[in-house]
Amino acid sequence: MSSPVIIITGTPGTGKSTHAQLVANESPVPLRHINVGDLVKEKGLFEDYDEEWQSYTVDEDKLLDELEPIIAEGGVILDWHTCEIFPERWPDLVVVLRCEHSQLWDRLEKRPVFTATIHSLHEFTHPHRSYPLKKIQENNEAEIMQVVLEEARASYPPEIVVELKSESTEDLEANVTRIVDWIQAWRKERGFES
Ligand SMILES: Nc1ncnc2c1ncn2[C@@H]1O[C@H](COP(=O)(O)OP(=O)(O)O)[C@@H](O)[C@H]1O
Repeated sequence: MSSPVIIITGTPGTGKSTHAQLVANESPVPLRHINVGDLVKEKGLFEDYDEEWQSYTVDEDKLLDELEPIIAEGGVILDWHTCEIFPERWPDLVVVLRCEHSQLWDRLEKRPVFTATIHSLHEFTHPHRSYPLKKIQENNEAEIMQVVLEEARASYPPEIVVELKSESTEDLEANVTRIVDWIQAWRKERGFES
């Protein structure tokens, strides 16, 4: 494998997709950005859709089967709000983004609900309702309790798990530079770059 597998994780709203896109753009080698939530929806890798929570119950076996051959090729950024289902051998780096909780609350309040598919009459008649309040609360609590960070630490070796603050544009730029530098160093160590 000439390119690494990177997981970018964190509570929804911490900036995973923004980071993943920028890293993919600035990476010295092509990296495929996979927004796992979108993949689950596109490929129907779920058992169920909970309308009240506006969330999918992911079929983990199907998801892992779908991802396995992609991961085997390397050069992937997995972008998802959870990471523990991915086998320990998959990632070379696990980035956990963190954001102060009141700022996270503001970001989630502004978040529109993206509905690629209309799942119910209610969704059809209320297409612009915002992100559900209880989901904002749940995510906010999860960020305070650092659930995703604990999960990453419990699932992968400590030396590959990196916690990064994502509260400002300066943080974003510094994080992207750091990850791109890490990719270069990873390739150099393996003789892919001089
Ligand atoms: N470091 C940051 N500083 C300021 N705003 C940010 C930062 N990271 C993300 N955002 C903003 O927060 C919102 C959520 O970001 P997004 O990348 O969609 O998060 P996630 O993929 O984790 O749900 C977006 O409006 C994005 O522009």
